[in-house]
Amino acid sequence: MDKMELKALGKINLGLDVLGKRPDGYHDVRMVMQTIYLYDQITITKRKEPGIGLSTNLFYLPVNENNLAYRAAKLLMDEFEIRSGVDIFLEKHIPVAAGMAGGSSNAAAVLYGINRMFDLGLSTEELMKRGVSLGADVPYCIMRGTVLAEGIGEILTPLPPMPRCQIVVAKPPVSVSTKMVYEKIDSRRIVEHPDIDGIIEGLKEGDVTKIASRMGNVLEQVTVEEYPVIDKIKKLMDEGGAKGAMMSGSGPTVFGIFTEKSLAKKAALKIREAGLAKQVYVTNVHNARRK
Ligand SMILES: C[C@@](CO)(OP(=O)(O)O)[C@H](O)COP(=O)(O)OP(=O)(O)OC[C@H]1O[C@@H](n2ccc(N)nc2=O)[C@H](O)[C@@H]1O
Ligand SMILES: Nc1ncnc2c1ncn2[C@@H]1O[C@H](COP(=O)(O)OP(=O)(O)O)[C@@H](O)[C@H]1O
Repeated sequence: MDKMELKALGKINLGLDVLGKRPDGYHDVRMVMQTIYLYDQITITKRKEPGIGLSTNLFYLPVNENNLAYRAAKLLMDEFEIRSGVDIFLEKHIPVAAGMAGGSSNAAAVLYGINRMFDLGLSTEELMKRGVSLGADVPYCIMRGTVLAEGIGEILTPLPPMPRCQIVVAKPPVSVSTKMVYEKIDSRRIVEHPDIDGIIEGLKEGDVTKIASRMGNVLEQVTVEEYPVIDKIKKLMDEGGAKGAMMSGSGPTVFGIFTEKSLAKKAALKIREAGLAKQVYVTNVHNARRK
């Protein structure tokens, strides 16, 4: 195989709880992750000359070792002493620095792709073990679907799939640093922990309304203080008939869960018309796991 086309799918967090801080600065979390059908298109092409050539449609993204896709390729090519090289093209659609794991998902796709392309014979588990050195969310992005993520996000337990529904994703034009959000949460006492077990119950019962009503994200208060636009978008989603609306990850992306496509489309239009976000998408959940 000399050329591969891969879809790197984004995620939302249906629930995100922070349990405490570790000595290394990372946080123990308890999160319900969900893959959505909003993706970056990745093309990997083999070439004779050694090295990694990276390019992307977004001029402001790094194309060197600071790019997670580059680091993912380098990790496997160094370990397996691959003498030839690869060209990687990232066609980005997942909003950047948004709480949707765009970079982690790119890294996951590249690990998966290089393993196949060069017949390295690594299992999904073995790829996930390597992935965590690139980012806490990378193992999950390799696995995909509905998952309980614990530890720093790398201890994964598959959950029953999220029932079919429409997801409206809105990324306001501000960028958030994940590191900063986690640092700020340290100085707060978390008064209300989200009902992660309630979300899991809802998934077991296949009840979208229950899942949506139990959603919660402890990082939301930190990011909202800085960017009140997040609350404004949530409000428009609620008024537009969302079963629930919440910030994803460290933000600032807000997603809303809808059971009717017409309502989802209307809410998306309202958010755009109100000038709260330009990057607004109506999409579905994606439940298939990588094998
Ligand atoms: C908040 C979440 C929720 O899914 O997603 P995003 O908002 O990034 O999408 C994740 O926990 C983000 O995971 P990821 O973005 O892969 O994290 P990393 O690159 O490993 O770490 C970025 C920074 O976040 C902090 N970090 C990350 C994960 C964790 N469990 N505890 C932390 O304290 C660390 O300070 C680290 O320097
Ligand atoms: N492949 C990549 N796609 C997007 N951002 C990347 C990538 N590689 C490195 N980055 C850097 O990582 C930062 C966070 O990106 P991203 O993964 O989109 O965040 P988040 O996980 O919060 O959605 C960006 O500011 C960007 O400079």
